[in-house]
Amino acid sequence: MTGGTNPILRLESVHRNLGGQPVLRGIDLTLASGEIAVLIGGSGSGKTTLLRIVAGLERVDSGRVVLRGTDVDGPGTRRFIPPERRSLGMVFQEAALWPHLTVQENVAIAAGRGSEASARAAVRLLEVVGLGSLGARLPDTLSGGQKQRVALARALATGSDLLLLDEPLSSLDEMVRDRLRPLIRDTLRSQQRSALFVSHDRMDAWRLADRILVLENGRLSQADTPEALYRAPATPTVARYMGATGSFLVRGAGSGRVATPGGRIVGATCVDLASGAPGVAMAYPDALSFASDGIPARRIDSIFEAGRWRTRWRLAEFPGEMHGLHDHLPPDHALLQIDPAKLFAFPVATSLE
Ligand SMILES: Nc1ncnc2c1ncn2[C@@H]1O[C@H](COP(=O)(O)OP(=O)(O)OP(=O)(O)O)[C@@H](O)[C@H]1O
Repeated sequence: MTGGTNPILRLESVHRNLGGQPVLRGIDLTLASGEIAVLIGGSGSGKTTLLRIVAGLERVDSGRVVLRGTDVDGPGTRRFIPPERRSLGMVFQEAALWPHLTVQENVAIAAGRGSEASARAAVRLLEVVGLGSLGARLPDTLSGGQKQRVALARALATGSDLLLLDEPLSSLDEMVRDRLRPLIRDTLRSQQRSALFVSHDRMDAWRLADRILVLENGRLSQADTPEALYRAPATPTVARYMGATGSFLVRGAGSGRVATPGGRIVGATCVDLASGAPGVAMAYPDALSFASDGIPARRIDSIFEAGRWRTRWRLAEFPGEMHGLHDHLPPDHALLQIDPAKLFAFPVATSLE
């Protein structure tokens, strides 16, 4: 998964207040050399602030930032290395291109490797981002999404071993995003470069990340491989990012079981939910299957999505609804069972972002 043993980036206990409010509340994070991490979290959870701190565009109030083994920020270390001396490739939400330079020059200048080599690198990277034919244009003549792709090509052109990418695909349509994700991943991996990629879009996490970092209210609630997060989400927000739906109240019933509002005991993956304690449960759509002793349910809607039927069910014993995924359209009424490995129950005190 990762290319080296030495971390390229380490954050220790980073705190940051903005406008009198805590925005980052004790971030500990290590990024391995060659690792692609995707930072996801709701609006206002602190993602951009975290990226700006790594970039040096924002200072920490306490804690420490260590880049390539060198302290770059932290009151205890009395050291601050400014952004221009951190050798990072960056894309921030506003593309900020040089208006008087052509698209190709904007990318070539970032490559900074002598005019011919830089121009060749720029042409190749503009091809990667699908803008091979726009090299001679000025930024003002581009759409928002095209500007964003130039900014991405420019970050890749820097040759930096660490890229900071804040929503670099957000202005692009879904088809372009789909096409770019594997190209970005291939480009980074072929050169063993690390990236910290901020996104709202869980497809970015699935398709780009070696490791997903979930930020909730200024804290990292979980940081692990996509598979680890999927199999054992630590919070309802993580479960939701991984694709869990529904959310209904249950009670812990001991040893991996919960009691439904209707009193039925079903198996579940209980995350810190004590027996008898109130909890909220949610499930992945493929948790649902049919069984003769299942819970009576009525199908209230279905859509055909990417080769499978995505269904919505009202279960007799559950308020709210559950979602299913099936190869064939199921009947209107069915008896459903829920795979305990894909039904998660969390204490109700756990915040739902
Ligand atoms: N300069 C500032 N002064 C005061 N509050 C700020 C400032 N910058 C950011 N904040 C607040 O800090 C919180 C985190 O902001 P940040 O931009 O890091 O969130 P985010 O997770 O990137 O959000 P989004 O996904 O909406 O871009 C927000 O509540 C924001 O309003």
